[in-house]
Amino acid sequence: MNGAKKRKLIAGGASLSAKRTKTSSRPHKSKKRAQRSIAIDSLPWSKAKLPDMFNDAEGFYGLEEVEGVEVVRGDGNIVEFRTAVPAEGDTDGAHETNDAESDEFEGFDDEPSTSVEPGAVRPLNPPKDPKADVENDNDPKPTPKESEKAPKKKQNKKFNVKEDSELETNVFAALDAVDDSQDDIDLSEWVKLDLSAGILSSLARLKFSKPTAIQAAAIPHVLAGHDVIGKASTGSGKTLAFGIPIVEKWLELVGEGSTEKGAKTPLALILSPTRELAHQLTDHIKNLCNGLENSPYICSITGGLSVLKQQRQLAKADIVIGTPGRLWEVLSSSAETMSSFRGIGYLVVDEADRLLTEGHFKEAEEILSALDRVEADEGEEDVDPSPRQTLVFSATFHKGLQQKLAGKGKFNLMSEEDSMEYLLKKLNFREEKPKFIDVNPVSQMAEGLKEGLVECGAMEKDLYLYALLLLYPNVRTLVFTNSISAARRISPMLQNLNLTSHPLHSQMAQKARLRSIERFTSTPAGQSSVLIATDVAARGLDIPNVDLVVHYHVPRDAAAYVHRSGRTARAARTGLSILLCAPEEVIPTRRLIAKVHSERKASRKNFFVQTLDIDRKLASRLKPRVTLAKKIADAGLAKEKGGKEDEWMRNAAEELGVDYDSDELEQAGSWGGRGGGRKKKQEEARAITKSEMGAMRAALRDLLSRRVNAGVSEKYIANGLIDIDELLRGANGDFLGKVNGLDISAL
Ligand SMILES: Nc1ncnc2c1ncn2[C@@H]1O[C@H](COP(=O)(O)OP(=O)(O)OP(=O)(O)O)[C@@H](O)[C@H]1O
Repeated sequence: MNGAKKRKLIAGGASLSAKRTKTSSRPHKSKKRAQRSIAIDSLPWSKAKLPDMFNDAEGFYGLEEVEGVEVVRGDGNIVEFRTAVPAEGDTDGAHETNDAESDEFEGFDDEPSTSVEPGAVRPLNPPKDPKADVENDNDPKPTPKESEKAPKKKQNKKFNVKEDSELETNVFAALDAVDDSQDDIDLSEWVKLDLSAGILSSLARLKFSKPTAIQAAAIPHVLAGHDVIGKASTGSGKTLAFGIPIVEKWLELVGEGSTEKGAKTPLALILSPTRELAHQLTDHIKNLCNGLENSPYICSITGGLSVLKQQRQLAKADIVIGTPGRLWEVLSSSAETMSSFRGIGYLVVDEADRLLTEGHFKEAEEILSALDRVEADEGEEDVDPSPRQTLVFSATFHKGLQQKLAGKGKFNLMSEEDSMEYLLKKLNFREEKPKFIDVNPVSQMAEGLKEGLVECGAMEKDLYLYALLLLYPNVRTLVFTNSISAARRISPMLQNLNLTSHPLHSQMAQKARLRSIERFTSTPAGQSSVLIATDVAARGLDIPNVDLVVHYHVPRDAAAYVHRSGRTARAARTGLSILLCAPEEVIPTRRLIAKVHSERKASRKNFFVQTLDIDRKLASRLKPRVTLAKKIADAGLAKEKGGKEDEWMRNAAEELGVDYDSDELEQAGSWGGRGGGRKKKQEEARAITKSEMGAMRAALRDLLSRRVNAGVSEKYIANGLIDIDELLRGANGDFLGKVNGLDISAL
């Protein structure tokens, strides 16, 4: 290396800066003739000029640089400085160094040194003004601990991976897999947040060069000990807005010796409304911790996996992430575990509006009550057992909730029975006014999202879904249904049409759910992949490169629309969200979407979702294949389910705590037959014989192998895997319908 070797705000890795030390000037053995090993104090150091932003940063005073020096790790990982340049006071050439003494050398560090001392102690309690942290930067810095001074071994810890089941850990971990090549990344925006070197290093490894708006706004308040309510649009990085400060706190406590890894009382409890989100949060935070020299034990406690194993994990967990149902089951089974949870430092409620309202109310309430239960000795006054910080995050909050959370509204004691108010009270914020942070007050929708609506008959949704998937080929599409049975049925139907498709709903075994996501995401870029999901996938799921979201059933409310649509256009990307609407659904749906956009600027007040006009002639030509594919799928399912359908539907609805499977929806969208009767259709489907099924399959194969004349071009649709781009080019782009402004190629 011949250029200046300045200490930079780079992290993580391997190579980094030559740091001047006062203690080590022992000679190293020379290995090259042209370049000699040279003791660090003998190098021709000169004072480095600092960028303005570091002018008042203590850690950088006295920074020096040197040129013409190569820094290498020799045999036995010993660090040597090699140079051909004559050293200061060097009369007889290079100093000889002694390998045995080289461990005194302090100049090589995997951690970046930051201008803002990361070790500035932040007490767990009580809260303090974040500004105070800035002022404290002028305080004398504590001397680094010996362990921090020592040269760090490069670690590539696969944190906890072996302790969870294969799928549980691998699905989302794979999504977050990072490129470990350590390019220099300017972390100055992160440094302003007063983060430790280890966390900065992790962020560099993840290639997150700067905090998102919610991270920049929330992290200082959380670090300062405040209760925080954070609202930011979907895909805007809310997980790390609470994940980073929690891990920081853990590192700080461990560094101080105030706690140890796997201490009896976990530091944080994070509640998630769905299993998938819980696993994703777990992997996201684990990923942040990967590569830290010392990292917390993080575990997810969700239904569908072994309770016994989870109990064992809980006993040593530092950060617990779970769904309320299973968490309550595991917590309430042991008085000791329950009691240890009363001392948690953080309670995080992710996707708060869903978690506090739908389905999870009972268990969430039990958990919150149990966390706050006071076990006073006889004759003693109850004391407040809750010094914990409460962090509440979501992309959507009901208006009333928002006001209450922000402290603007009044709690109406008369309506305490109301679940939301009651739970808010239960959250037991430790501050009268938690910090309310809304980084997108004008829009809940991601910036890069385009929205559209396809009007079609209630009985034609399968057909128009297929047409849409042909229109937008070679992308990842997430299709939302309101019913489990529709998700179960549509997925095989699309497979029958030669489209790669996977179901996801709460009635599937947990491993099958994770496998569906894994298969959906492992499809190589540029190939079609479709996930047909109920709203279990609507919240929080961070699946990369979902380009298209289709609402097969219109969402039940504005929040569902925001969260479903938020599965695309994440982390500053673009994406499309398209609703399939029966004629009678168009007006209410337009109203619902207008409501979502109503908080936009006055000029955008009358937001009108654009209609995609899909060519009816083409749709009618696709109809025979869709009808057959649907019949085959229905027959297969009817046989498989037998008489158990009602039972599993009831169980599923109970688990979700919502009435997703209303007859109305069933009639409108899946088993078909307004008034025709779902049961009758099922019986018919069940009655189809094996040979009839074989004949239908053969007929469908035949149809798929035939070209469908689009009527406007020499080009034809041949099967489910046609190149629609090619087709559109041949037909001047409009025979499938007008897609003004919603062209996937514009994404
Ligand atoms: N500072 C950052 N820079 C770049 N990418 C980031 C940053 N922080 C998080 N991300 C990435 O952004 C994506 C979305 O993050 P996350 O899942 O936390 O969003 P969210 O706001 O919780 O979304 P939702 O409301 O849908 O739950 C993730 O893939 C995450 O890895």
